[in-house]
Amino acid sequence: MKEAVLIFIPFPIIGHLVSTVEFARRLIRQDDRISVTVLSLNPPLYFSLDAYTKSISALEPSICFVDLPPVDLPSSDQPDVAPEALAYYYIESQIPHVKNFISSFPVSGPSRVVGLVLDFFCAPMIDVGNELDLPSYMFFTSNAGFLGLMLHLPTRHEQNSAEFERTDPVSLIPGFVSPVPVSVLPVCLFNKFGGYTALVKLAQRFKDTKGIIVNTFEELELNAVRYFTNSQIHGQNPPIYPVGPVLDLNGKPNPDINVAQRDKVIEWLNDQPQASVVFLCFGTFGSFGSFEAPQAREIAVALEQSGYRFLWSLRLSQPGDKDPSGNTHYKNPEDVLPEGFLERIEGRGMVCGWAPQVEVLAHKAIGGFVSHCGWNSILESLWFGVPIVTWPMYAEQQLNAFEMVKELGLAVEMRLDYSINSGLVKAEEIEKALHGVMDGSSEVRKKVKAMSVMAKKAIKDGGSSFLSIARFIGDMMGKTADI
Ligand SMILES: O=c1ccn([C@@H]2O[C@H](COP(=O)(O)OP(=O)(O)O[C@H]3O[C@H](CO)[C@@H](O)[C@H](O)[C@H]3O)[C@@H](O)[C@H]2O)c(=O)[nH]1
Repeated sequence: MKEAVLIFIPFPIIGHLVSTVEFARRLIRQDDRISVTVLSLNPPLYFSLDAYTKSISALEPSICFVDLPPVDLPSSDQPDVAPEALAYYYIESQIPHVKNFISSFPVSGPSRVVGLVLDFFCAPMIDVGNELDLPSYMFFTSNAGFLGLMLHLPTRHEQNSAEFERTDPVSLIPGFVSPVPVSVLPVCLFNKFGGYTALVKLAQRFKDTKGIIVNTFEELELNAVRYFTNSQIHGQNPPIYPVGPVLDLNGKPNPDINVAQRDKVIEWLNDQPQASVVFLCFGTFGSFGSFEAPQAREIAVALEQSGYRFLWSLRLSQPGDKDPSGNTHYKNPEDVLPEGFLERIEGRGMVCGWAPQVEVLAHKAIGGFVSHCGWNSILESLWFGVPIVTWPMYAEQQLNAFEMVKELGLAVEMRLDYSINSGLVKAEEIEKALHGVMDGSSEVRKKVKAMSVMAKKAIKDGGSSFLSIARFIGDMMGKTADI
């Protein structure tokens, strides 16, 4: 019988759910005393999570998914309210349901709950753990650099409780070697309508956890990881466990994907020469990852002028094709693309909706990736040794882009602060970055290839992330006296 039950509470968007569940799978594989129950929060927006969780349940009987009752997302009369603030209220509204559910589990006996593993957006649920005398751990779906910012926020807030201003000087963020320009901080930190407050309130809870598990690996973010290890020794933060890259390399994050469309993409790639195709894809978060028509046109012009082969995920709506947030953006490519574009690029380029990103990045035809710099996308590209051009759009993506380009030299810069600068990115600027990433002999490409090898080593038996999971298990089991 499994002895230790961990209750995982992921934040219900695909970019958070997949790595959280994958971490649970890895944990179980590494220690068969552990089983996992995942509480699925059910905001009405993200219907495709259900299909994903069903596919995992079938694969992994040691993970049990439990649906909490669906609750509407909070609404606000304030038009500029930050999505982070809405997320915060939503999570708070779920606390009573979570408490009811967890209270029904045995806390003694041969198979009992030994702790909670919370997404960072679910930090308010630490209170549930405290009330039930259960330790809370955090699974941080982003990187150690962003974690540094989060851990720094409460200190900065004590000195200055106002939102950040665009005119503020550079920030010294723990874990970063370079000073961080204010323009690459998450947009919500400038938001006067709840965004800043929500992030600070979340960050203030991080130190109440018994440990923070981070989807990164030591070899990638060496400075940040060393910084946290040292500051943990001085009691400044809980233990940090870099356990990544935690990726779903086999599954399909969107099981609703139209299979015929997937086949079309892969068959087209099969016909392209090695490392000749640039892939453009901007994440899962509905309308946040889409462009207005004028920007889409600049991209089209750049792709056409560059002469490169390309695969462009433009969120087109095809029969049977669903975006995970339920949004479809352009009904028809002709609505936004320059006249005659699709005919002119035929054979050389492909425009698709949802792309099977992992399979695409794994394909030998791919030579570069223009990405919104969501952390899963960055890890996937590093895994497959594909260099990135940074086009960050929302959330912490500007900071990710800054870290990749300036701190680590692992990406080519297009923009580091697109959403702040929000002027059009002109075709010439895009074309220049495409040349930068497709250059087969660039320093960035060499470094990315080397990092790909290190990523694979990190998760193997005896690798840094494998050992970090073992350390987490040891610390966690040690805290459950009679197991
Ligand atoms: O057409 C698509 C688009 C995306 N994906 C997959 O969806 C995931 C996207 O994840 P990510 O790159 O992290 O982007 P988001 O979904 O935007 O992720 C959210 O969560 C991340 C982890 O916390 C943050 O870094 C981001 O800023 C936040 O927007 C990846 O696994 C992709 O392979 C596809 O398979 N096909």
